Amino acid sequence: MINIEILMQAVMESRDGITISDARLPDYPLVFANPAFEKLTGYTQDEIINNNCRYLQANDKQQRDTSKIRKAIQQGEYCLVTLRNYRKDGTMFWNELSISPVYNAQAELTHFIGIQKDVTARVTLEQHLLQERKLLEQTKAKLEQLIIHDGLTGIYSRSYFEDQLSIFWKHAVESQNSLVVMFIDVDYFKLFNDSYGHIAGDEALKTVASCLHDSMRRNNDFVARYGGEEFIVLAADMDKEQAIAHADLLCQNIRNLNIPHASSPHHFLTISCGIAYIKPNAESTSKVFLHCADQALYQAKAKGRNKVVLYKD
Ligand SMILES: Nc1nc2c(ncn2[C@@H]2O[C@H](COP(=O)(O)OP(=O)(O)OP(=O)(O)O)[C@@H](O)[C@H]2O)c(=O)[nH]1
Repeated sequence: MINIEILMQAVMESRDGITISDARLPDYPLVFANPAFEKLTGYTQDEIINNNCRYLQANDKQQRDTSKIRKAIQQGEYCLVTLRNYRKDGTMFWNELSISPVYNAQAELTHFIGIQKDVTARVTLEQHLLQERKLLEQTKAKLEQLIIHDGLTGIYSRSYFEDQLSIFWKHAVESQNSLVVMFIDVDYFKLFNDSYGHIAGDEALKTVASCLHDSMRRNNDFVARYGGEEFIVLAADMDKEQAIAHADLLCQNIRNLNIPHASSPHHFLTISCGIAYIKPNAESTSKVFLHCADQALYQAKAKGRNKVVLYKD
């Protein structure tokens, strides 16, 4: 059995604060505190003994862990909590406090032993890391938003379109279904910018984008901003006639926005649309497919704009 003096020395020389409170007296006053506790809190023995330890919380009594202590004390159980405590000079420190009940031979609760550690450095670091993590998550969400959505118009971005195209393509090859892509370009947009200014040009692009977006009729069809004043529609399981009808509707809807364009022979803002239709197989490539839609768009422009052309081999 260990010498009682060694035990006493261990308590007196411990770097952690050690306190004993009497569980048989009202409000569990402290009956012992070691020198490390005095050093940690700045209070002297006279100020500590016969008081309940809660004065260390000063006016900061509503803390996450205080109910945990109350419950453990009421039930005579062990608990480990981290509290904001205040030294005599008012400075705050994070106190990691363990409370252990002591029972006598008659199984009566007689005392509580409290062991206190200043964990301010650790808690501050944890809070800092948490803050950094929140910031990282916010930045990640913003980046994802930027990758998926076009910054100016808010509709899907080109990179999202490209990701979706490879998914749609793979699925179409496997299920032997068709794919339709439509390249859409705003007509005489350079002249529009020249006439009304770049800011009005940006506003017009936003209006066109949201009109195209709202004109998508089926769940899986979508439109993305391909770049500049160019948009792209991707649709699966659509036949050629449906594709032409849908592209005509898009042209009509944009024309019906009635955005004045004095330098255009159509007098209002219009779009041209080139369509490519494919039932992809192992030999075909999405690059050629997009090129076909681009060729069809070129023809629509050559035919006078505000037109739809379906690519024919
Ligand atoms: N305001 C604005 N203009 C843009 C943006 N992106 C591209 N443009 C402009 O769009 C115009 C496209 O001009 P062009 O490629 O010559 O084509 P266009 O004048 O529309 O003529 P067609 O396509 O042949 O009918 C350029 O003047 C670009 O500066 C944008 O984000 N905002």
